Amino acid sequence: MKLQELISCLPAYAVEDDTNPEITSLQMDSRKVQDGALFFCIRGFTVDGHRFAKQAEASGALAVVSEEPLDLSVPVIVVRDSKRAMALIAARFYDFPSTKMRLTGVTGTNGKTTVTHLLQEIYMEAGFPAGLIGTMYTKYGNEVKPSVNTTPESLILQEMFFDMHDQGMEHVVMEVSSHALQLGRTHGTDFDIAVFTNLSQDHLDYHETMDEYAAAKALLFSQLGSGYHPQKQKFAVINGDDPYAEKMITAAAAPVITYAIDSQADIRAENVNVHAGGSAFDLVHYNRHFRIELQMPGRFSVYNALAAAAAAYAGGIGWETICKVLPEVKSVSGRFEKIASSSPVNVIVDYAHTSDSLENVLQTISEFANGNVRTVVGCGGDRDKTKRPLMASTAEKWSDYVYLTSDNPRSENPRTILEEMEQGLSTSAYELIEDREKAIRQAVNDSGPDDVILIAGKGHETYQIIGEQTYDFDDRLVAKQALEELGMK
Ligand SMILES: CC(=O)N[C@H]1[C@@H](OP(=O)(O)OP(=O)(O)OC[C@H]2O[C@@H](n3ccc(=O)[nH]c3=O)[C@H](O)[C@@H]2O)O[C@H](CO)[C@@H](O)[C@@H]1O[C@H](C)C(=O)N[C@@H](C)C(=O)N[C@H](CCC(=O)O)C(=O)O
Ligand SMILES: Nc1ncnc2c1ncn2[C@@H]1O[C@H](COP(=O)(O)OP(=O)(O)OP(=O)(O)O)[C@@H](O)[C@H]1O
Repeated sequence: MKLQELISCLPAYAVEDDTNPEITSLQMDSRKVQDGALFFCIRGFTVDGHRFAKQAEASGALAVVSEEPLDLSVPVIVVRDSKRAMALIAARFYDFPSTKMRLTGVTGTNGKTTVTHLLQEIYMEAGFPAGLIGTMYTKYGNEVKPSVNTTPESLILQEMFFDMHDQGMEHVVMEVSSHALQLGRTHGTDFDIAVFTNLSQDHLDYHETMDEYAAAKALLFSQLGSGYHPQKQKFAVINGDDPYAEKMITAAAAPVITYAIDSQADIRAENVNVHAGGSAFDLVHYNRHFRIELQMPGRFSVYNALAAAAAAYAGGIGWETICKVLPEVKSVSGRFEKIASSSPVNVIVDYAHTSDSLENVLQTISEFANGNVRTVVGCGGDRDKTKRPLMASTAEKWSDYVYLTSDNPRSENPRTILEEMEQGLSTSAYELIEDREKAIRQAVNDSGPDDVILIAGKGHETYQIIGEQTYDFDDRLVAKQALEELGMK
């Protein structure tokens, strides 16, 4: 596509050189530039991409998008915000692929992965090819691609949309992180349905205050008004029980459908019953009642099922299909995943890495545990430090014994993270074991037959980041091996 045509989608820009090269690729990394590329200078968290403009030109870039004038012999398009410009240009380059499918964005602190998986299943059952983009992977047709980010950078995102449309996807469900919204990764993306699950403390290293965090989430709902196809029917689907619901409703540039357990809402769960094997509820929509038996335990699972049901309903799916699929779905990998073993000790691996999600999971466990509850938990390095004592105190509140251990310490000293977590503890029923494998083994060895061990934080992850190195590590494999050894004793 010709450069001038490509940049005509930008609301404002300045360019002195009016040559009009044919652009054949888009690139934000100078190391990957090929002949014919348009290169974007992005001010990153670690380096300023403007430093690499000359290198990009030398590698064959035919034009550069920049936030400042640059001394190059190819056209330099100066914009106020390169990331947002990149997102719009990427959407234009791929011919606005998100407008050609029905796109649902799910945001909130917890539940995004679970809700998107439920929704994908519902759409597929209803006969619509559906793609999924999220923390675990991007999955559509026969493709499964690993994720670097929960919500990919715009260049990757728009290319994915293009490929999904090309492969016949009619629906896409995607997790939308507050980082992505704030950084403009989803700029130029045409959402049809925006879903809000909940908001609790997380990512305050990045957003600084809860209000800023909520404002970032609210961008998804205001973005409903910026579609390119005004005739498309759009909806905001909002958890009416969440204290931040009103903020999302106010931001919503589309009709709102609410769901709730405790408050009045368009779609409600009544007669909720949580048990060890799952949870059950009556899904109520006006005068229609459907009894749903989920295989996923906990009240939080009922919220996730309601979110998926309300979003699918907004997407035009009938209640019969929705109510058929919800009971069929087993828990998503690494979410309340029970480790199968011949040992009588129960071990559950869960991705809970916020104090709210940890509370929900432990509360659910406490409802059916007959013996002691032991929790193995850590907190990530180079991430929100304020949640460290909170995570520990939540673990302590619901457990008989706590093992504080490493969870991707990254550049930080693992011991220091554990000591900061320790500040949140008031009893002595805990120990600090930096080595995560040793902590899991210790918990298994300490347990009696009716005890339940929760290994929290990493869920589906199969790595541990220590310093600059990423090591293979899977809570589930370590737990299984420890349980098997225990069974043999
Ligand atoms: C902190 C953060 O958000 N970092 C993201 C960011 O990387 P960065 O800013 O560090 O990039 P950088 O290394 O400074 O580089 C700046 C620019 O220079 C370019 N460059 C760099 C070197 C070079 O030789 N040549 C060159 O051109 C780079 O390609 C880039 O364009 O831009 C990258 C590309 O988009 C992201 O992958 C990366 O996400 C990292 C992996 C990350 O961990 N992000 C987290 C905070 C995040 O976004 N998380 C949310 C989910 C949160 C949740 O709900 O759990 C998410 O959506 O993933
Ligand atoms: N609706 C919910 N409310 C509170 N906690 C939840 C909810 N759903 C899931 N959880 C808890 O949060 C954990 C993460 O769930 P899930 O992966 O679905 O959320 P997520 O929003 O995708 O998280 P992330 O943004 O970190 O990828 C689960 O393992 C569970 O402990």
